[in-house]
Amino acid sequence: MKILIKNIKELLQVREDGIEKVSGKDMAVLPSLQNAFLLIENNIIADYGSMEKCPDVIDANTIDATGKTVLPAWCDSHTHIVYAGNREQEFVDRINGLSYEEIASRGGGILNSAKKLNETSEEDLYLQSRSRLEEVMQQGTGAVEIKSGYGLTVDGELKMLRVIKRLREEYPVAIKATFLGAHAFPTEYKENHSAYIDLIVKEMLPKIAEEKLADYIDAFLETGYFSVEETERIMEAGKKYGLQAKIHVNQFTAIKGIEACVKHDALSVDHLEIVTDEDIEALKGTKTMPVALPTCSFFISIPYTPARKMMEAGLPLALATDFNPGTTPSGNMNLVVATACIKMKMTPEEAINAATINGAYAMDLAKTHGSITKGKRANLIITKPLTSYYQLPYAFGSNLIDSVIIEGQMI
Ligand SMILES: N=CN[C@@H](CCC(=O)O)C(=O)O
Ligand SMILES: [Zn+2]
Repeated sequence: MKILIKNIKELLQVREDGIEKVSGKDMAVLPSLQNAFLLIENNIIADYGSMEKCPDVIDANTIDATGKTVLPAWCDSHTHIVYAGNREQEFVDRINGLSYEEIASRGGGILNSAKKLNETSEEDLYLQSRSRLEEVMQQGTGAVEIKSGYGLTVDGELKMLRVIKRLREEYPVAIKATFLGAHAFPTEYKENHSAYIDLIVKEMLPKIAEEKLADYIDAFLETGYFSVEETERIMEAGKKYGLQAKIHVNQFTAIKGIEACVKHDALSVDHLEIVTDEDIEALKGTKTMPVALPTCSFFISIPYTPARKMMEAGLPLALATDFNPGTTPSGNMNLVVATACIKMKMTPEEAINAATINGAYAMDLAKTHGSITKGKRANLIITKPLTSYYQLPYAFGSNLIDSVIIEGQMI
């Protein structure tokens, strides 16, 4: 099947093969082509260029993109899309003055979601999660990482990961699965952390590895959750099963967690609302991608990742949604890009780089996703007619997407 998109006003994020991420000053550069065409063959970007060189392809389905912008579909490298129910009551409790930590210490938060999830059948969990995945695909997401972490029991974690596997099999969007058994300590292990970590390492991990249910391992490295030493044990155990680390860290406090993640070759460190100079030093010259989650900061009113400071230090940065029932009940990457521009003072170029090529890197998908490159998957957003791509973050409340193509399929 061939699709020829013609008369594209601007084709964004056009890159030669081999670029796996952009860092520091390079994040300000978003290569583009004006008045362009793009040809899709067998779900792959087969060709693109300026309209003067547009080939005649008689057997192609042709799309006229006059006035429209085309860019790679968003790469959302951090989500918890698979969950049961909602936490609307906690939302109202926060409006009435309780903090995220206070709610969690009363048995709400992650443990509230874990209770709901363990009471929900696998089929129901699949149906609830599927509608969220369909929604984010409509919003332009073409690759997504999904975590477990609301089971916190052997059965619950396996149930979540099997749902992720089924979503991967049934939808064209690229999905990476992350095992997050170390999301919180269940109440019965509150005073016996090592017993819960034993359960993760000795029971959950071998079963997950046997069924090949996860690509990565995660932990919530945070004061009151998993300590640096506990997270190191989790990362080491994951490594034995070939699971690289992607870690929740520095959401509320900086406790030298980033340094430990880098030491253990983490693919990404995510959240980073609180970042010290030492954390920035620890990340310099490493392969670990820092990932910011601005709509989480927005929703629970916590600081935003200091993006400018990090980019000025030469670091790369990726943007993701953190779609979850507690801190970010939204998987809208368009809103993430807008929030990064408005609140983190990232330029549109920086934010789009962070939400495409760098997001792909944070899921090990940069060879196939995240840019307009010949041979990459045909995952594209076609916008409505735009004055310029600045309109994407500027008109933050508007739906500016005309259509989404994932793996060559119109969504
Ligand atoms: N911070 C840890 N985990 C999730 C939120 C978990 C929850 O509150 O359900 C996050 O990334 O924000
Ligand atoms: Zn998260």
